[in-house]
Amino acid sequence: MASPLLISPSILASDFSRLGEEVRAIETGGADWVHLDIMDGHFVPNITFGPPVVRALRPLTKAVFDVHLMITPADPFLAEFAEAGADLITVHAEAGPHLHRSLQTIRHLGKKAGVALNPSTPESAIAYVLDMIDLVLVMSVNPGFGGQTFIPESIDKVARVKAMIGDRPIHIEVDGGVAPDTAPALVKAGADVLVAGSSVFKGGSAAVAGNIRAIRDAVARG
Ligand SMILES: O=C(CO)[C@H](O)[C@H](O)COP(=O)(O)O
Repeated sequence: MASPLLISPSILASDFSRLGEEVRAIETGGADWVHLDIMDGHFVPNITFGPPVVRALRPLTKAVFDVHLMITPADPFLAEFAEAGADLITVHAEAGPHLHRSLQTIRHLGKKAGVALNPSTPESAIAYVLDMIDLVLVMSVNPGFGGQTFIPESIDKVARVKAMIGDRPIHIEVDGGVAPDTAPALVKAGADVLVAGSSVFKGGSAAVAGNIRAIRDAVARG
């Protein structure tokens, strides 16, 4: 799918004591989506926040809420995240137990559905759900923490996912270590949504707009 580059800053790297202001800074800084990392201390070795925080942030921006569930099981919480204001809900292929059912549920809730793939998960995991998803999230770090080192093999994985999805209107999103030095190769390989935490929030709210521009400029330069 040829589509404009979308930037989805991860608030995981923001100042949680000023979360509302950080979300506003994302929007005024030129981001397209807001990436909300939900971690349960079970599927991943970290805990973040749940539907109440999504609900509290929802009135602050019209930007797409890109909710990345790193939780298992996800199904008992899908309706609550939808009601809290998620526009797009991504579940992990590894989270189980029934990926197809989770995606059906998200679509029935009237939301866009995404599937995330851990670095060790082959792209074949999405072969039988391609017609029920709006987004594939290629993890370019092991999920759980911001600020990790980008896994370069993710670039070829993006290209393989791109070949798999063909003409289907499915976004390819990449998450983990995305910065001006890694973004161009990802976009060349087929990514059209970049999640970036540390590289967007380094320097605080005042630097967000410039940091987003630096990613876009790097991609434009190739
Ligand atoms: O999903 C995530 C971690 O599981 C984060 O979104 C991701 O790591 C972004 O952080 P950074 O850009 O700092 O790597």
